[in-house]
Amino acid sequence: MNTKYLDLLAQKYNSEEKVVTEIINLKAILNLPKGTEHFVSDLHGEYRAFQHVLRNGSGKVKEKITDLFQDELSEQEINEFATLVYYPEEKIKLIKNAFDNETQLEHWYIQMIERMLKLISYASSKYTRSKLRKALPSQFVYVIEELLYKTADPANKESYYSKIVQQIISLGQADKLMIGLSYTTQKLVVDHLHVVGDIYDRGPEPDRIMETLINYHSVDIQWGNHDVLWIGAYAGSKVCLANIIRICARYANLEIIEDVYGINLRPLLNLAEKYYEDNPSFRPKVQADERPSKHEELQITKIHQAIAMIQFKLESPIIKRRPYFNMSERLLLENIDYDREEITINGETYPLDNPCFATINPDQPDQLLEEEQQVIDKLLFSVQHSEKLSRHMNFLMKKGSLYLKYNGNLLIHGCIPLDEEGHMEKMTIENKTYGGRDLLDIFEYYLRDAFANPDKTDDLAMDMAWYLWTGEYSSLFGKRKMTTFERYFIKDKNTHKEKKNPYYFLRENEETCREILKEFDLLPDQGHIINGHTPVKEIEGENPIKASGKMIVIDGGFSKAYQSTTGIAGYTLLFNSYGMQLVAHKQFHSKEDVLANGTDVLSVKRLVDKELERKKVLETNIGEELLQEIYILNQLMEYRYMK
Ligand SMILES: O=P(O)(O)OC[C@H]1O[C@](O)(COP(=O)(O)O)[C@@H](O)[C@@H]1O
Ligand SMILES: [Mn+2]
Repeated sequence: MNTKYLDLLAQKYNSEEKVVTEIINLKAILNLPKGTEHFVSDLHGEYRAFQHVLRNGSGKVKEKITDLFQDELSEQEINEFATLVYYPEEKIKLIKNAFDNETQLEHWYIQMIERMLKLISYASSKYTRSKLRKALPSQFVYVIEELLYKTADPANKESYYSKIVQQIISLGQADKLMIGLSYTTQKLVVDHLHVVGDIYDRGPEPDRIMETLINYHSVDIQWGNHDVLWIGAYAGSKVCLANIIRICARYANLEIIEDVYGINLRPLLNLAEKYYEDNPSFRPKVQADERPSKHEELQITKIHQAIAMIQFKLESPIIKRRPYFNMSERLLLENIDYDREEITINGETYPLDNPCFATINPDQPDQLLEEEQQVIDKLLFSVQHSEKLSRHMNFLMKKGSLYLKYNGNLLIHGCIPLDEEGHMEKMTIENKTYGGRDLLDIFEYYLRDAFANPDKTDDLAMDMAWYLWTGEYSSLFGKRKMTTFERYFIKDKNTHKEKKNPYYFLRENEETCREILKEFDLLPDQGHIINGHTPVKEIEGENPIKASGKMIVIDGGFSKAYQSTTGIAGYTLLFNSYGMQLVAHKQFHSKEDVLANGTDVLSVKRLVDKELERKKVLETNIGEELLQEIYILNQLMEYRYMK
């Protein structure tokens, strides 16, 4: 091994004892049970529901509380305590208001702090002390360790506990300590979070989800098609940009663009006011209790049309300059008879419903008006100069990838494009043909290239970002075509169909899943594919666990707009040292509801896989890294200290 490198390392481990201690520490970690992985997907801006799932660790927090206290606490007390751990700030406030005097409150503090310490001690039993220390609230590390590890005889211990706690109370620090302990518990219960795509679009608060992820202790992201649309927009793709604004208008979420990310929509509004009227096909999709005012709704409807038409026009030159995208069928603006208000698709002619083509020149339908060009240019400038968006998109790039191999499993939002026979579908890009893993790797290469070159707005990398959103061989889209135009303008629902890639029926088949795992150099006996993207319709009896457990689909619809079709409010998956459990969540109403009634969202757990022997860190990705570190430290030991 390079001695320069070892010399450098010796600066950190500058004594024999330090090297030995670290080797022993790492070897000890290898033999601990693996930490709990938590998988979520298709969050679609539903920050509050996501927060709840995160805070209760998909039921794990409650499970640990029940394990510990079922003999001494009633169900209601367990619920109350669980709520305190999920939402400590709010719950403390509520409880404090309910007490008549200081003594009662003090008594409550002592009892709760002791319970929390027990819970932390239990939840951290599979971690090293050093890992627990890192999870503790920094200002209380000393005090908490003192409370956790004092093991004098029980009688003395009790008075010792209450003395320290009374001190904390009299110094006015009890609330802060309890809040810190609650967050520590949440951290300990879930070791690592995977977000299997689609943070953005449809729901109102994707930005707050991003902030949560940025502050989360350990997370990775597999990009979803909607996330890639946002990345593409920020990277300079005008057609991706038109799409994100269109979707925000469609779901009455333009605040995200304007207020959250600070992008000025005034030029777009002016254009919209000039050329568009009310149009039932473009009114925003909102829940009955969230309707905007009439005036606002009209504005959104106009913006929605203006940006949709810009989007359709912008698609055309890309389709023309990239014949291998095989999308000429999507040049729909050219198939319109503007006088008769009809469109011909695949030889079939349909009347156009609620047309709004005031900005279209029938001789050159994809030509942007000067004003439209200016609007989209200004929007792009604004998007690329939004400090917050820049932070969020950089984080998505840093923690994200198109797929991830983690602890033997393959995590992917959409699909692996397959043909009817189950072979990897091939796509030719610039005269080179790719399929399976190679195809995904080249997609990711282009997306990173697009992101690294935000000044180029119509090069191949940028066009590929859009292809990932809507192309037939995109591993994120997984459908033959996106019928956005038809959905707005044609009544006949047959034209709205988006045929899915054969992957979506072949994935029911164990052999197909095994082949896919092999394609990614994973062991088919041990691995699973973890998939998001397509809502699992529990209502119709669809099973999210497919192919004898090799395939797990966790899109149960966090998105409110999709809950009536799925019948639940999302799936999450837990993978700890004992195996994998799928959790189906019932609809989440509000935090206030949980706080007031102690009612948790009921969830149903299903066993996916049970480990025959408890899985250790040694058998995980992190274990592999630790083994390498141990190897290097042994080299250092020989080179420096064993001569
Ligand atoms: O329900 P909406 O908002 O009209 O969206 C429908 C569009 O969304 C898509 O399903 C893609 O979004 P998802 O990744 O959430 O499935 C398209 O295939 C489809 O055209
Ligand atoms: Mn998706």
